[in-house]
Amino acid sequence: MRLIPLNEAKDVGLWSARYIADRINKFKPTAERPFVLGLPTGGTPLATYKRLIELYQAGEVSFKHVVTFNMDEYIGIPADHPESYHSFMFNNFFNHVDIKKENINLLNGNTEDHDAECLRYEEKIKSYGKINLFMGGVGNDGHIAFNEPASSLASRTRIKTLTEDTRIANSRFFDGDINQVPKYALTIGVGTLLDSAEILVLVTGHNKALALQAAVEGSVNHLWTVSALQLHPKSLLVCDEPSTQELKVKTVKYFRELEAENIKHL
Ligand SMILES: O=P(O)(O)OC[C@H]1O[C@](O)(CO)[C@@H](O)[C@@H]1O
Repeated sequence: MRLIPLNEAKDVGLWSARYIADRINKFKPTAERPFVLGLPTGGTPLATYKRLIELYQAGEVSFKHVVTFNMDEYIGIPADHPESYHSFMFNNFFNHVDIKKENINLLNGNTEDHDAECLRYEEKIKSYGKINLFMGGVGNDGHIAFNEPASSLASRTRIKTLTEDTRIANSRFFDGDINQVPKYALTIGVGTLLDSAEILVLVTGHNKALALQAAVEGSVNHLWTVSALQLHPKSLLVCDEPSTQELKVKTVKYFRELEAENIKHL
């Protein structure tokens, strides 16, 4: 695991966008060999999307041969609802870059058969071999995608019940009214995420401090599904200063020193 301790949330956006653009460019994707990128929604990745759009506008990256898979989608609100993850992705990212519509993959939370939809999604991911880079955020309770506490660390794409904590946190997008927040979602599993070649998780704000501590200093534990990153050969956590508040000074110092070494060897 690599931990990148930065100062502010905007630095997390800049760093992660640059990282993603560099990965895509290094891969040299083509129509026959696209770069497969996993994507999150939520408040945290907004700065990254904004910066990726700027990099695209500056001609520094193209999404023409990028295929995307989103992590999750609510059940019970239409795809064109302003707070669906479908709308979020088009409004905040897809409408502003050169990605092809047919290369965008989102879970459909409005089918008759959720199991069939989840299986379809898993099969579609498999059809590309693997996801090259999955970007994610983390919930206050340590959920990764919508894998709420006690999700199996071997789980695949499926329906999940959202916890009250998550619904309270997300009520800020629904006029502060928890009753408007869907109770269920479709989400990739922890196992689905761990199959990706690389995982990049953004962590910002003091309300994520316990989740970051569990991810970095805790044991691998299904109550903090983000801790499953410890099992992955190539995971990165990019965080701002407030989110590191629960980490030991020694831990942050260690990762800072490692990154200083990495820069020297670039
Ligand atoms: O970035 P936020 O809004 O705190 O959300 C935390 C996480 O929870 C989710 O909304 C659930 O997947 C993620 O999209 C996000 O990374």
